Amino acid sequence: MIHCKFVERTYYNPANGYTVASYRTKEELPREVGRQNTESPGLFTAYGMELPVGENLEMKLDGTWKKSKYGFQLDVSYFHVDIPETEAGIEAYLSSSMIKGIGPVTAHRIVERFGKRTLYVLDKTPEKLLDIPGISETKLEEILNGYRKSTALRELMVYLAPFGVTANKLEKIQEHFGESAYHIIREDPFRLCEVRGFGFLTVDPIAMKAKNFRPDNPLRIKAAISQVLKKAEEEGHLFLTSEEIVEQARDLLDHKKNSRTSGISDSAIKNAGNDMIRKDKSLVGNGGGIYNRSGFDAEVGAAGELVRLMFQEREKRDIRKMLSQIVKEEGITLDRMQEQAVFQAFEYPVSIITGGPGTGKTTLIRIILRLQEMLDPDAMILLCAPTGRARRRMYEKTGYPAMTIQKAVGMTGVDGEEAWNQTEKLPDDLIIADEFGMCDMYLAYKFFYCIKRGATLIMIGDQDQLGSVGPGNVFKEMIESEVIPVTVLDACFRQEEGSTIVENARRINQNRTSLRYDSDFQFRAASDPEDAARIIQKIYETYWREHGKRTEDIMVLSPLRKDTAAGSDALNERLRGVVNPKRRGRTEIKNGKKLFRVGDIVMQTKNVDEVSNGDLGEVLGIYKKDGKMVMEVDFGDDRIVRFPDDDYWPLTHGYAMSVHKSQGNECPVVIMPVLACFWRMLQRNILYTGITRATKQVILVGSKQAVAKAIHNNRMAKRNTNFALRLRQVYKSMQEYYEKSA
Ligand SMILES: Nc1ncnc2c1ncn2[C@@H]1O[C@H](COP(=O)(O)OP(=O)(O)OP(=O)(O)O)[C@@H](O)[C@H]1O
Repeated sequence: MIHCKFVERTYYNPANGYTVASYRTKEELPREVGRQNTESPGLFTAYGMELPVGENLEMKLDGTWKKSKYGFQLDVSYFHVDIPETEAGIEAYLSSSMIKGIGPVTAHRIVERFGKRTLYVLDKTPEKLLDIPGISETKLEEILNGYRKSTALRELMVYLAPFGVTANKLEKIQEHFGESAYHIIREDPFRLCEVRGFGFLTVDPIAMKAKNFRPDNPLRIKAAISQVLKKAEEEGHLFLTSEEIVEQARDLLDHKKNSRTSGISDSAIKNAGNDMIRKDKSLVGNGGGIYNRSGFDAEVGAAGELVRLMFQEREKRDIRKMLSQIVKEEGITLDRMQEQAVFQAFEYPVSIITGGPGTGKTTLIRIILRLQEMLDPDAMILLCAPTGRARRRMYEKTGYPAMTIQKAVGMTGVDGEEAWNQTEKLPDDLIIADEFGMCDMYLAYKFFYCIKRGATLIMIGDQDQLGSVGPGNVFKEMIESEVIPVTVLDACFRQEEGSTIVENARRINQNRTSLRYDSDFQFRAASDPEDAARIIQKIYETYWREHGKRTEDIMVLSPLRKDTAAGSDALNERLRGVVNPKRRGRTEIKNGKKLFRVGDIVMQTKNVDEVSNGDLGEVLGIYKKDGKMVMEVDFGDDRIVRFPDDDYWPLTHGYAMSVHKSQGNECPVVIMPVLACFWRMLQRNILYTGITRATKQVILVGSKQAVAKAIHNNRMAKRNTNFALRLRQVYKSMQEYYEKSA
């Protein structure tokens, strides 16, 4: 440990906090180090993560001397900043990089007034700072915020920086756990797994080193179990069987495949799991499956809330006359199913309408809205959808304001870490939720919870499309439960351009492989992924050049993302080369492994505030702002987002995307590779979802055998969920309760 004073910072990388700085010590340095600098004795160079810098700052540094082309330098593994005792020291400390929010002028004023008692005043009687001219209440709050945050962050930094945890991540950890982050992490470093960006594999080496854990430490096993369930949720499941958990946790715990970690017994994993169920109550065992507590609460809660809404007395209203007047004005005649959907919507508090493209879902929304306004002009109406894109489409098609379900229920923040601010029920009397197939279990629970008694809920979607990205299978299970009135719209009314797409979508759903091919629905043969990629590039390039170079009119959708030339990652590279090639003057920036360029079309991959997972944008600029590089992306509708260089960007390129990501999007032209080598991904609902994104033209590239194989394969990846069963159970017990009390 060397006691030293800061001299000068020579390098700092804001992206990871890497610092190189020189320090001076009065202690004796190792001979070979001292010999390097005979002119200025005691001076040496150190490097490490977020090393403390600030004039006159004194500290202790620990590490190992390493030789480089610059001579011997200290590779710092631990540092501790001395709490200064002199006035100059305190002033230096307050205005240093350690404390954010206090500049040199303010630091000087504070120390001038309180002298050596400054830190005591800041800790105990900070209101005294208000006596200093220029420090208002707001300024005081800002100073204290910076001071307290920095004090807490410093402890965390000292503990985690040696493990290479960057400044940016430290701030995220503190944001997640608050001011006691350090104490929480010191107690159980595996709790880092709760923070976004920290998986078990990242945390495991930190925890093992920091606490010298044995491989079979229960905290370690529990962290592995949590990770297994977290991954299952990412794949759409709400629970796993205990056998699945044991097997997957065993693999994870032995990720290094060495003898030290390989001997963890199944019974040790089961014991830790039982402890999580019985003592920690973080897991729930139910119906043969093991859930995360939050997933279980969502499934059970959503069933209870939905049934609560269903059991409400309805005043019988005769809407026949009004309906015939409205359809007359609209100039159409509703078919039997459409009529049934409207009657159900006004007869039952909760109902579902499902249908493919062109079956009249939007038409029905418009009719229901008009009817409601006729019945009760003062009624409050909410139109909503689970993604920003679906919300915008709903608004464009009905002319009625619509919002995301997340916003309506007061969920704010980033995907997976939202805060839920809404405690009151929504004031709305009629709620129509579109694209409900994309709603996951967590969102559905919050949504149902927020609907007041007496309100009418109509959920609309297409049950043949892929399900939600998040866990659960909400829409399909509600239909399967057979306790909610459902109307299946089966007639297509779209006669205009693109109607072959609708017809073929129907045939696909009916397991018919004889698709109709014409100019709206084309097929190009390709022998392998490389060949398909070349053909796709050619079609894309020709269309793009001939139609005003508008990328928004054409979308390439692949069932796969990686590992093939016809996956969306490789196609993105190829197509970007056509639309926005490397050019002088086009600034570029790398984030993670991805290279972005001004003019690129990018896709957001997480829900963040107003920008939704799957939204497309264009890179407007890459420039320096407040000392940091930023990339500016225009997502349309005045949504311009700046991505700072030192953060991880939830972005990929947006020329091609996976069919899963394309849900809720719509585009005039869709090109889709369908090849035999896609194997497992040749699924009916993937093909169906992909082609129904197109409004004018579909071009399939690949082999007709592969298309037929996809049509015949109706085995959707099964999701472990029990929502339908719970709905039936809660419904039955409510029914019995009402019958008894009648
Ligand atoms: N009963 C009907 N008689 C005649 N035309 C109809 C009828 N119902 C709907 N249409 C027309 O069919 C077309 C498709 O209807 P609509 O847009 O409502 O379907 P959709 O299910 O919302 O389609 P998508 O999901 O593709 O947006 C529209 O032009 C609409 O006016």
